[in-house]
Amino acid sequence: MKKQYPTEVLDVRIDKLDSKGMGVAKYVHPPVTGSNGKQLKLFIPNTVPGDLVRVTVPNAKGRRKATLNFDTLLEAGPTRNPEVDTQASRAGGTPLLAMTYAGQLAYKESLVRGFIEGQGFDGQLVQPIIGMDTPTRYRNKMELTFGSRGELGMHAQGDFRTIIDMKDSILAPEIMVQAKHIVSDWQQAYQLPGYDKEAKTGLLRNLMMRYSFATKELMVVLYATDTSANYAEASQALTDRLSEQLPNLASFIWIKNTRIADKVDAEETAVLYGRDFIYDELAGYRYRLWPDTFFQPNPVQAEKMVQLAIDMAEVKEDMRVLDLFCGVGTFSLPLASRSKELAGIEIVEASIESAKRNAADNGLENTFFMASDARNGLKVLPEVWGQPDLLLLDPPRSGAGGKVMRAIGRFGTEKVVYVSCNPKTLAEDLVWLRDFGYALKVVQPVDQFPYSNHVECVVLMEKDR
Ligand SMILES: C[S@@+](CC[C@H](N)C(=O)[O-])C[C@H]1O[C@@H](n2cnc3c(N)ncnc32)[C@H](O)[C@@H]1O
Repeated sequence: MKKQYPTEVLDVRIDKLDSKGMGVAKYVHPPVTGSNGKQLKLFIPNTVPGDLVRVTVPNAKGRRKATLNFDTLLEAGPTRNPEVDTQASRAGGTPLLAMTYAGQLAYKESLVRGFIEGQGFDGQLVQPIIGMDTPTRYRNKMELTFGSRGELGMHAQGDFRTIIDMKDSILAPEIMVQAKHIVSDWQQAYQLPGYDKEAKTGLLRNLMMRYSFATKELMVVLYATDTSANYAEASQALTDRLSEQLPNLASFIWIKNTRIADKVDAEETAVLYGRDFIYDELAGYRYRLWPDTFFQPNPVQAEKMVQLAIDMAEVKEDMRVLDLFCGVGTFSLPLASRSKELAGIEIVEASIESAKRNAADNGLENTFFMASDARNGLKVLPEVWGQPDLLLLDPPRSGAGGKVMRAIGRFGTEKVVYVSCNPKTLAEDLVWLRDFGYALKVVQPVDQFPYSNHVECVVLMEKDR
């Protein structure tokens, strides 16, 4: 067995936040004769640069790295938010909760600049980040997990076994907090067990809530290991409680999911109240959202991103536009209404069906949507639709990758607008376009997710003449 060293209580200063929003501190043990002091790198949630914190580190000399919560805050760093109780902040989804909003914006902007410069681009092209005027209760969708001890909330940061019961959340609109408490009270009244991932027993798995700030419609979806029909009395009681106490309820759905994977999935769906979708609006267009529809989670910032993309694209009425990774058409519809024709490519068939319906609902007749992997879609597009004059892409966090970026480079449209939710993969992808003679013109960071470590960017690349 490996030698275990004693537990030590250390006072350490946070140097910086890593890209996950964790505070990073270094501790060097006092050197012993004949060798240098051992270095220990500590990752400490809910801290900000400059904080001096006391931590208890088991086996301190026997490890190079450790992720742990701090015991005491001894001195606050300059961007620490004085209004935040650090104990309460140990909830998932908000790794930057301990930081002032101005500090968060500066941190995110510097993350983007670091990745852009890291690939040899000019960091001065990174514009001041666009934040929110009111950076709270902005999410239009929340997904909570039931724990095995009656908790209902999000995972603690860096600890996927612990679920912190959500009393309130700075991210959730009040109506969602209300819905959460109705569900928790009901769970307690009917003594229904939360799902235990290790034992694979229990009934209730996830609670998804979706709210449209524009239409005020609320959707509540309960994921359980059995059907509502087998819990007729309890499910009727929850339907009554939700519909009586939440006049904005437009949809309540009970979905059976017995899959082992910790993933929100649907096997059998019962609509217990209202419709199976809600209406939402973004940038003046109407959308139908089903439980599994991906939709931009912060509509205030998403509208700004759509406008930025439109402005950068300088789309004209005679242009043919390609929206790659188009989802349900958040960027496609505004671009289609300003251009001659628009093609959208997206891998999820249900999203393409939604995109078609959304285009029709909004009276757009110049769209062509194709369910396909981006790479194959780009291959067949010239045959089935033709050549675009303008290209926008909005890939998932993993980025588009070299093969797709090279295919985009070969299309050779004068402009490429890249909407990104991960500055690291964004910077890597842009290198491919540079090799095709594109120059980076502007990188506009947008804070879509205050209190999280995520940052979005809208970027313009233009062909060098
Ligand atoms: C960040 S979302 C953007 C969606 C859309 N632009 C929007 O704003 O709603 C990325 C989209 O890429 C899709 N996607 C993921 N991998 C893909 C692939 N290999 N080919 C095509 N689409 C893919 C996802 O289903 C998702 O809808």
